[in-house]
Amino acid sequence: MEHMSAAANAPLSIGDTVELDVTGIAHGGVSVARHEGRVVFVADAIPGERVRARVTDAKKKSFARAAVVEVLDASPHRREHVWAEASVDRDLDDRAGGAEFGHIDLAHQRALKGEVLVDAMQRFGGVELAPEDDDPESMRELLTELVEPTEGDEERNGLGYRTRVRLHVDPETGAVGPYAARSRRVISVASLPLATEGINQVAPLHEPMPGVTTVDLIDPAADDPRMLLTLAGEKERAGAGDAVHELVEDRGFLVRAGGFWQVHREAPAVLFTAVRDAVSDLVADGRFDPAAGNLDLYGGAGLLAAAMAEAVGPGLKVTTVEAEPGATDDAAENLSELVGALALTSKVDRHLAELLKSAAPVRDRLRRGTVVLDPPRSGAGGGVMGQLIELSPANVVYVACDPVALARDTKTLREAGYELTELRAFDIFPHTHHFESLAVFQRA
Ligand SMILES: C[S@@+](CC[C@H](N)C(=O)[O-])C[C@H]1O[C@@H](n2cnc3c(N)ncnc32)[C@H](O)[C@@H]1O
Repeated sequence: MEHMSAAANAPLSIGDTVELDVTGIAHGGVSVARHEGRVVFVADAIPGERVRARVTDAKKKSFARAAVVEVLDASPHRREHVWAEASVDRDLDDRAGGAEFGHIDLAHQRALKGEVLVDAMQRFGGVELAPEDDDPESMRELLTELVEPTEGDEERNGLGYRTRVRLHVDPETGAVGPYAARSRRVISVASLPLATEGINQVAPLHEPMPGVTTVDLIDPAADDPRMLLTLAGEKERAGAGDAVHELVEDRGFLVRAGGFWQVHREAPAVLFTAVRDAVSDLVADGRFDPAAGNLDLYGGAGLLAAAMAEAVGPGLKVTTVEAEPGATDDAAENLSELVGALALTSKVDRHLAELLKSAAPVRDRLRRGTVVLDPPRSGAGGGVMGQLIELSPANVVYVACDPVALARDTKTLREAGYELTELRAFDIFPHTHHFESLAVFQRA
């Protein structure tokens, strides 16, 4: 059904179509426009474009949400969407989710992610990354270099990288596919262009799966691709506890099939190398004490503790802390050659609370230590950051998948006397708005 355009000055309602000048990028993969003073977050647009968009959410007074239905004046960075089923050519309710930057050229995707990081750091972290001279050319240079591309992605146009994909099953028809971009409706798709070839080979995109709720597809580096099914009424995924083998360069890692592992085939190596290099710099500056109370918080299967060990050597003492017992077992196995490594199952806040009760010599060892932390998307949060500050380690190496959460925690650390000494960002999620950051903080 076609809807009337919104009348001048009338509040926006769901279904209205409006013409918008898109001016900037926001966190979360949407662009920003204004309609009669009200902010409108627009999906499937690119800053600089003029678009016709349909309002999808108008509950809030301060802003509305919309999605592009027609591009009136296209950005030079606009490309045909890498996934036909997510394109603006489709009705907006029928667009597949999970590739919200797939209509933008790769280099510009990175520039937009850089802008989101610079903005988050300025607004929430109190850190000015933009060049002081206000020169648009220097700003452009900063933005194109801030978020580093991943090896091999340029050649493949950022496709074929996902080694983990979750699909859903339509409870009525049994059809298998991703959720739509803006709802939990299952969309039928012909292929999964962001996923590896192995995943595309096993994905049951054309076979109905009645009685199943989710289909997790994984393609480990050193094992065959496989499928984990969750049956209706059950929580456990069949096969989730099976061990699979991953490779990071030539180092093997054992991971539960259903456990956490970075999704881009190169991401474990990118983050391993970045943390190893950051720790190597601390070692070179005489700021790293191998025998101190070093921690790898939210440690998963021990990837980043192994990176610390590669920088420091076999004398490293480190404790990985992880909530999932299966992942802790994997970490214990993956770190078994490191005599000074201990893998613990605990929530991070509970473990830090225990550490804060320790006797003075233990507290002193922790103060001399380095904390690597890699929290889930929600960030470490105020509670854990408060505990960390009380623990007061010499260095904090923060790996973050959410720039705003990182920026907020940066503010907390800086106010407690830590200096931000390094910030890098990595495009390990091409064609989506996600990216990973690494920030190093040193106690003054
Ligand atoms: C982003 S992953 C990082 C894993 C690991 N560092 C890696 O690079 O593979 C976050 C990990 O934190 C764990 N986790 C989430 N919340 C937690 C909490 N409150 N305490 C401890 N671990 C938690 C998850 O199970 C997951 O393994």
